[in-house]
Amino acid sequence: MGTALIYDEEMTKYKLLWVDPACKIEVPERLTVSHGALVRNGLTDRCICLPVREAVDAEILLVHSEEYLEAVKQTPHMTLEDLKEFTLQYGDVYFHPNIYHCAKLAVGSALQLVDSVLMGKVKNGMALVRPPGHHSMRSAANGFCVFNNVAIAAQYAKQKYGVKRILIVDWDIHHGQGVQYCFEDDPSVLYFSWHRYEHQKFWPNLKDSDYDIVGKGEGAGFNINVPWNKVGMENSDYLSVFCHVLLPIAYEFCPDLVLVCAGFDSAIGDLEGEMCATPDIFAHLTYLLMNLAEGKLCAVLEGGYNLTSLAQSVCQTVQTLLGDPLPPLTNLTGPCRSTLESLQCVRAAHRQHWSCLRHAVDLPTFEISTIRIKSSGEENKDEAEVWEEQKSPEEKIWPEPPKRVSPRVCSAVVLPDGVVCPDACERLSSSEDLGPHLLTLKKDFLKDADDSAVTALSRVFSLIDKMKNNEIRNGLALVGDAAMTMTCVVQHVAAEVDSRVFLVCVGNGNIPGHIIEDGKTLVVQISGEDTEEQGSKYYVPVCLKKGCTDTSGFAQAMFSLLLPLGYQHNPSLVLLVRMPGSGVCDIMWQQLTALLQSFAQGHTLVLLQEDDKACVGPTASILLGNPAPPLGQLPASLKEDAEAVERLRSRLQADWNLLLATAPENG
Ligand SMILES: NCCCNCCCCCC(=O)CS
Ligand SMILES: [Zn+2]
Repeated sequence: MGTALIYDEEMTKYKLLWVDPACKIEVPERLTVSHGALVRNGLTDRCICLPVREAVDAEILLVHSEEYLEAVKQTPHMTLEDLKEFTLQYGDVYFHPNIYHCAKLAVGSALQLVDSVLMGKVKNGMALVRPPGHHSMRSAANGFCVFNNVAIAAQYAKQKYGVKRILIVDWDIHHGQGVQYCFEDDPSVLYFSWHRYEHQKFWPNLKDSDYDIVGKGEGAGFNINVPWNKVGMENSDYLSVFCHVLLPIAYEFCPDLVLVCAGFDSAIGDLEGEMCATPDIFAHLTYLLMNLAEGKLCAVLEGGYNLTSLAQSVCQTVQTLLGDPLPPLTNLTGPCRSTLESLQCVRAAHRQHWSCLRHAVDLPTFEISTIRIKSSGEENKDEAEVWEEQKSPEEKIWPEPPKRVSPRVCSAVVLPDGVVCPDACERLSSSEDLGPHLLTLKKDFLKDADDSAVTALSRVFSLIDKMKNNEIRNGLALVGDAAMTMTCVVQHVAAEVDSRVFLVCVGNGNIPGHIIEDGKTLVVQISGEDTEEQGSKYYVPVCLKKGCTDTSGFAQAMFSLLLPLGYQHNPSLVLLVRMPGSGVCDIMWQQLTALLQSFAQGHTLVLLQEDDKACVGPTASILLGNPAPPLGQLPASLKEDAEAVERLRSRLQADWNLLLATAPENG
């Protein structure tokens, strides 16, 4: 199934007709440059372009009042003076004779997207619309918004398809108060928004946007506000909030549909947001949401006013929806103090509502500052760098996002004879030239192994070479001895200069100490064995009391440990090993396999033990880019497991500060 793209140039045919400094940034070019960039990058050709349609009254009335709709209906016939007069009753928004028509198209686009995803015609999609929607309220236009496109889409999905739980993620830099008000007492819609707040000093200056506004009545806990109290937030800050707040709660909520208020004024260069996150962060934010709701994700454009970063961010988002490999995120320096403060406050406010936060250790909140938490070995910024940071936003410069090339072959497999090769995978042919490997293998790795083991290992090494040359994206091998193969692979890869391995070992089995000495290999082992005291900076043993069968504990370790560590290690290869008898359930395994594709541009090598051959199909499905099935609504994890994970995080966070989720007590 493909990716839908909805766009129509009719939505560019309205603009500001008078002088209003607050509104002049909302221009038609926002849509033309976004769509133009998609065309230029060959992305529109790869999407399923769906036609727009006008929303009908009944759909708009799912969220808005009749009097408001009737009032907006009058605007096409108004004179310029009437339009100005009409506009005065609302805030930071303007009207135009054609804006009602465009607002109906914007809603209709969102509904077309929901229809095509929920009817299974497409996997996911994006709607490029204006006017945006997330600020508009039941009876008021606001913040360039006329009708609340995404709020209407959520009500529509519930009413027409009986969708039980909907997650709305609003990564726009402004608080979508219109969405919040619409669902604040509705436990079937979980609304998450981060937004520039600066202690209520930033527009729309609402107390309702603060972290302690969690929803009302039945909806308590289903509204998450993450305030940014400083500008200049970077990729690390955004990732921290996803890892330590959004993803754990979203997985516990287990939505049937994900809607994104995809505003890009949260990207670097935008004068409204004044943030420093780069366009490629949206590739990752999109991907991290794609393993919820079995990939049913509808992204609808909201804000975004720097035409360069807007176009780049839209392309990054659509490329991920299409399944292209993710770009590496470099120099993640960890969250700043202000972010940690917000993280801590949000987690504390939601602790009573979400079991994933129940055992979280939260310290009292502290005064806010943006002193960046010293990551280990961070040299003091020199004069030039400090000056760079103090430049005003419009002079910000950032590198063009890297090209994201999909290899010709997605998944290659090494399987013993007699094991069927999964559809769409490519079997490494036995005639593969194994010569050069064999000799080194025999000498270095396998003194007394039999020929079949040597052949298998040489084929595994071929998989790695093909990933290095980007001939294949990922690989899967069914081997006689997973542990031995794992050790050989790590040694083989570590021998290369700029290689870094992220080894994720699921199940019991001892990891030979020498493979973690060089600092190039980071090992996370999730098992039921209590090996906590052997931990070090590069060896992270996660012990789950009930072993890997415990979905909640496993999931918590995935988000609050594995993801931050993986991002900060920034590996060139991910090695995922399923030890025999691990007990991990297939869906958890699939979710883990999917999540690990965030790293190393998807270069994941999965090792399975021969008697786990039933795993080959489910694993291959994920490696081929299919979404992982839902884990179901997650119960609370065991107290001792949660505490063990917290102990690990506090031991490791000095070295890996993406693990931080609370502001340290000292200054
Ligand atoms: N009244 C003082 C100036 C405040 N500027 C308001 C700008 C509204 C932004 C709305 C937006 O970007 C939607 S995503
Ligand atoms: Zn915005």
